[in-house]
Order: sequence, then C-alpha cells, then structure tokens
Amino acid sequence: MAGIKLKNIQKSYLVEDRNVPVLNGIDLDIPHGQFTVILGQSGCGKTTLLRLTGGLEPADSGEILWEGNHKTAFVFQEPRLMPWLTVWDNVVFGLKKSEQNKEKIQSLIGTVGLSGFEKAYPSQLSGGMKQRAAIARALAYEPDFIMMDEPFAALDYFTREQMQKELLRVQKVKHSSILFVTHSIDEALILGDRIVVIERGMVKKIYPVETPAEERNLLDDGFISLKRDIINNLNFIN
Ligand SMILES: Nc1ncnc2c1ncn2[C@@H]1O[C@H](COP(=O)(O)OP(=O)(O)OP(=O)(O)O)[C@@H](O)[C@H]1O
Repeated sequence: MAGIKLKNIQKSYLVEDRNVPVLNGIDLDIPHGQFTVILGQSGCGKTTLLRLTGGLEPADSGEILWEGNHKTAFVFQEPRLMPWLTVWDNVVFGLKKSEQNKEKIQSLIGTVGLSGFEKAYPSQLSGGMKQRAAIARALAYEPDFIMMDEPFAALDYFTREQMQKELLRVQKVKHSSILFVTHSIDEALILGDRIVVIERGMVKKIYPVETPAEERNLLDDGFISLKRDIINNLNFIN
C-alpha cells in the first residue's frame, strides 16, 4: 500500500472579514509504513495540515492523493471520549460486535495503563488517563494510518515516555503509517523516521532519521547536532 501525496496545498481562514493564509503551498509525500512527524512552532499550521490530510476539512486548492485504501484513526490534543460510556465502551466504540476481541481489548487497556478502570466513566479519570483511553480507542480500531495531533501533550514525563515506546512498538508490529504533530523537537527525534519542519505554512526542511527508534539516544553527538540544526533553522522555543 502506498502513502499520501500532498501537492501545492493552500488554505486560509476568514477571520473578521480578513483572509488569513495558513498553508501556503505544501508539497509533501507521506510514505506508507513510516513515522512522519510534523514539527513547527505554535500557530504555524500543523493541525490544519493534519486535518486537511485526514479529510476533516477541505483545502482551498491543491491535491491530496490517497494511494490505496487506508483505515484511518485520529487522536487529537483533547481526548474526545463519550462521557456517558465507560472506558471499555469508549475503547470499543468504533468496532463492530464481531471485531470486539475481549482479550485484545483487555491487553490494550493494560498497555495504556488503565487496567482496573474498565468500568470507570471519563469524569472519574484524570486528564492523562482520558487521553490514554483515547489512544487505546484509536489502536483498537487497528488502523493502518494513524493521525495524531500532539496526543501526549497532557501526559506527565514518564507516561509520555511509556506511550511513545508503546506507539513505536505498535508501529513496528503493524507497519502502520503515522502522521504525528508535535512542537517538541525531542519528541520528534525520539519518534520520527522523517521530521518535516513547517514554517509559515510551508515545508521548510525534511530531516530523515536513519537510526532505528529503539537505538536512539538523544545525548549522542549525532542527535545533539541534529537538534542544534533544527533549533538554528527555526529559532525555536522548545
Ligand atoms: N477554524 C479556524 N478559523 C480561523 N482561523 C483558524 C482556524 N483554525 C486555525 N486557524 C488559524 O490558523 C493558524 C494555524 O493554526 P493551527 O492550529 O493549524 O496551528 P498549529 O501549528 O497546529 O498550532 P499549535 O501548535 O498551537 O496547536 C492559526 O493562526 C489559527 O489561528
């Protein structure tokens, strides 16, 4: 299965009768089976790019070509759980009865650290727990394309690290394609096969990261200089 191609994508919003350009001609290939990270400063158009790529909003002009069929799941910055459903029912929400393999769901809930909370309602969970339930819901759907918009931003350092590892494991096992938005350079370096730096609604630079994710050490000289290069390129506040 091939990936997604974006060709000369333009998008602007009308704000108080003013046309505000957000994406100014994005050309990007998102290959299947890779972990593509979209990195950029707040307000540079990352979420807009993700929403357009996932078909949640139309572009003003340009082309978005999906090569082959993709089963797509989204994880947003906020968990968007159904407040009237338990954790378990939220996780199986997108599945048909015949797709609800109890053992698999139980193991997924364990993976995101929510064992024992299957019957809890979202209002009984912390913000991070809700987000973990949302991630389990996306993974339960067994997507081959996962679109994630700063999904770990609300998590504490340790949970975030654990979730990053779990996501990398899932990606390796399932060969899923992941499009992941973040403004953290470290997170991009930990996760990405390719880091796409966006600035002023355009692709500024694409960094391929060759080292396998499980062998990466951000304190290695190579990663330190890569991080410095990204910072210099963007004048980042991380
Ligand atoms: N529905 C909308 N209506 C008007 N303006 C919008 C809308 N959605 C986004 N924008 C504007 O588009 C620009 C880019 O927003 P976007 O959410 O894509 O940025 P971002 O890079 O994801 O930011 P952050 O990292 O802070 O989430 C911002 O200036 C924002 O105000």
